[in-house]
Amino acid sequence: MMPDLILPSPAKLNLFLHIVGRRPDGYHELQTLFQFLDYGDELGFTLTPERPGVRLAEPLAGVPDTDNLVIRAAHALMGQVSAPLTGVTIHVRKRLPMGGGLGGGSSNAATTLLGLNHLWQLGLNLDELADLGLSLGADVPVFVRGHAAFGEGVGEKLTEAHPPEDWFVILKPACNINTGKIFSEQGLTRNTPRIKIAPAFEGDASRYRNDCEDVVRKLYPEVNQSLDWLSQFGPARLTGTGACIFGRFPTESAARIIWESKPSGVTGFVAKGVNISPLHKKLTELE
Ligand SMILES: C[C@](O)(CO)[C@H](O)COP(=O)(O)OP(=O)(O)OC[C@H]1O[C@@H](n2ccc(N)nc2=O)[C@H](O)[C@@H]1O
Ligand SMILES: Nc1ncnc2c1ncn2[C@@H]1O[C@H](COP(=O)(O)OP(=O)(O)OP(=O)(O)O)[C@@H](O)[C@H]1O
Repeated sequence: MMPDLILPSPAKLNLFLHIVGRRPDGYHELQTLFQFLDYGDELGFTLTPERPGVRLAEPLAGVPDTDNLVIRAAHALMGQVSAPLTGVTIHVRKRLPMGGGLGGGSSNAATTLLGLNHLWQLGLNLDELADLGLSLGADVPVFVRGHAAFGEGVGEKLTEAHPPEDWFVILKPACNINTGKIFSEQGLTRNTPRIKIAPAFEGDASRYRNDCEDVVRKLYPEVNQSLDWLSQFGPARLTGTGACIFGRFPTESAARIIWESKPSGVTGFVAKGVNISPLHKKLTELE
């Protein structure tokens, strides 16, 4: 059966990621530049008037349904309204590697918040949805707002940014990295000086870096090798706490040539960086 609504759930890149301090609760204060990719997961929403509640069409391998950010986002939204809501089955077409630093789970949560707000005609605004999203994860608000942004705090204080919409080769080295483990590493740089941004920040990411990269290179030889390989062709960097890395190219054909020559055993994809989220483009078309 055709879903009532199909929405993209794009990936993000951290074009740079600085750790500028640590909060009393142990969370790290960041300065980061988020940009979306025109590549990601897809969520299908099917209304089930005969069956109340929200459920997944099929479970995500290794993630109990109650922990799935799609279900957690739906429940967070349902907690905002007292009126009875039509039941929904949500189908997640997963393309993004989990725990890869591409924000797949956070993006799924944001797509669920915006998708159900639309389907149920709840009328919550982006500020309200971003606040709800922050309770699910630090990366959710940028996906809810849908514009490339300079992020501060844990990534929730957002200022719109306009980095160049380059092409990227994204590689997923064959290892999984736990975000919590990287943030608890002793050798992590935690005192990068804060940068000040001008109002129309474009984000010349090449001037900045990912502070997790040195630690991740030391702990994960697969990431180290992939970064060394990709750096031969242009600037290459880690996104989030990894494991994915990206190389930036001015054209699609330049990116594809490098992609075709990647070492065996490394997976990934080619995608364009976009400053307006594909989710928001689709929702605007529906209005
Ligand atoms: C690294 C980024 O992907 C950059 O966009 C995000 O900041 C990650 O944010 P997130 O997905 O909310 O991170 P989680 O997977 O919930 O974090 C796992 C653990 O990493 C540590 N953590 C995470 C984010 C942060 N700013 N400081 C931290 O110290 C915390 O111990 C946390 O319990
Ligand atoms: N719908 C979902 N999609 C992916 N992961 C999910 C989902 N729901 C819960 N999770 C859990 O969240 C964890 C992190 O997944 P995610 O894909 O967001 O990581 P990430 O790309 O490293 O994100 P970030 O850059 O925010 O750290 C997964 O390992 C998984 O256990």
